[in-house]
Amino acid sequence: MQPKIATGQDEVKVKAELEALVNGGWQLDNEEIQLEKTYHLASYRNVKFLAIEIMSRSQLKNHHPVLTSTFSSVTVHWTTHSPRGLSDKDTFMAKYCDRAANSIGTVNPEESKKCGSVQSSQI
Ligand SMILES: C[C@H](O)[C@H](O)[C@H]1CNC2=NC(N)=NC(=O)C2=N1
Repeated sequence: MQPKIATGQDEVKVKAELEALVNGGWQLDNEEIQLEKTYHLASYRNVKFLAIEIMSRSQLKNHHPVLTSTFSSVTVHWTTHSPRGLSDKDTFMAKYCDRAANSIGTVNPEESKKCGSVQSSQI
């Protein structure tokens, strides 16, 4: 693992945090400059809760994710644009995403509902 750490960061600290995040299911992209994770959720209601939770915290932190949602999943990407690279803001927000997802509750991908098999009570 050779992640690109943003200039001015505590490299040892950020690299250690990245290693822990990767062990916890986060992935680095090919350039090793971006963190990515997909959470699978039991309902669209929980997709919405998790997205709102992440967006609210990122607004407070002024550090914004690329966030994609489906009927049963939320995918989050973190990187820092200036100075370019991974920073402690990315690791902070990635850890926050894990805490939020844990408190809402995630499911295995095969347990998540597919769009089309929805019951009205789950909308
Ligand atoms: C000026 C402002 O602080 C910056 O543009 C912020 C806003 N949100 C951001 N979000 C993310 N993910 N990376 C950044 O580098 C970043 N920069």
